[in-house]
Amino acid sequence: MLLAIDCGNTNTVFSIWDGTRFLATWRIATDHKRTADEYFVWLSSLMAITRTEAAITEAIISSTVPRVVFNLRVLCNRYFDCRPLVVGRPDCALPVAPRVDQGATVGPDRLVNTVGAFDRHGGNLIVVDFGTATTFDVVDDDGAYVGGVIAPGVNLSLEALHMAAAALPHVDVSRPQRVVGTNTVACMQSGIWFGYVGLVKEICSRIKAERDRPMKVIGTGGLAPLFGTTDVLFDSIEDDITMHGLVLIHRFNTAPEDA
Ligand SMILES: Nc1ncnc2c1ncn2[C@@H]1O[C@H](COP(=O)(O)OP(=O)(O)O)[C@@H](O)[C@H]1O
Ligand SMILES: CC(C)(COP(=O)(O)O)[C@@H](O)C(=O)NCCC(=O)O
Ligand SMILES: [K+]
Repeated sequence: MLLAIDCGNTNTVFSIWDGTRFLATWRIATDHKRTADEYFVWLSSLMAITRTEAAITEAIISSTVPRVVFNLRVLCNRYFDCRPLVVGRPDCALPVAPRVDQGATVGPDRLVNTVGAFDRHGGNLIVVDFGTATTFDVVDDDGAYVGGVIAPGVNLSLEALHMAAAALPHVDVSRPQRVVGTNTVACMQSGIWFGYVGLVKEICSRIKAERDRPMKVIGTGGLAPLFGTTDVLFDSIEDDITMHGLVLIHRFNTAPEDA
């Protein structure tokens, strides 16, 4: 069975793929100090609690935080007796090479999203991933990643307001009833919510105009459902695009004739 690991700047997601479906998905805060032994204790207790019977024999890692990769590799070597594929490393091939200035500097999560979304929807896509940062990944008609946009993440923006201004509290993201807030929290929520809705709409419309073709917009990442259900921003919302891409990249590297 395959262990697929998607490490973002905030959270690291582990999924177990049995060849046809995901048996389980678990999330832990990203912390570069976490050791391989700590990961294993956490993983094995979740497996026991949920009675997930999985003999892991293979692994693939995508990490936007280079420092965590060492301990994740040790986890795979020591406890699952396997050498993980690491997206972005030269020995991990992609179905279609990115066409950008420096392919090696693209966040591996963005390359994986491209592969996952192209498999489901074909070409000419914008994948909007609401993570620590909000990223827009542009997928060409042949499935190549051809660039995109990086904007500050929703929670990061809220946190920045709180950190920089003495009178602004910590608030959670939520959709306000009105644009005009009548108290501090409502004003902040309005700025973030409607600011973000505008940001997503404007960036997608400019990408479509620049590329002069119709494009589908796919929303993914922690906050996509929150935004996508109340405001029409996406043609589709899929929270498993990254995991799907990881499974495809693993298959492409181990059984290319099936990929
Ligand atoms: N349903 C939700 N409501 C509010 N915040 C959320 C929700 N889901 C995820 N988040 C937050 O969104 C941010 C991005 O999460 P995540 O997609 O895990 O980021 P990354 O991939 O960069 O680690 C985090 O701050 C996380 O706590
Ligand atoms: C833009 C990102 C920080 C997003 O990471 P995330 O929000 O998933 O933690 C990550 O994809 C990254 O570090 N990218 C490197 C620069 C680039 O993609 O061009
Ligand atoms: K992201």
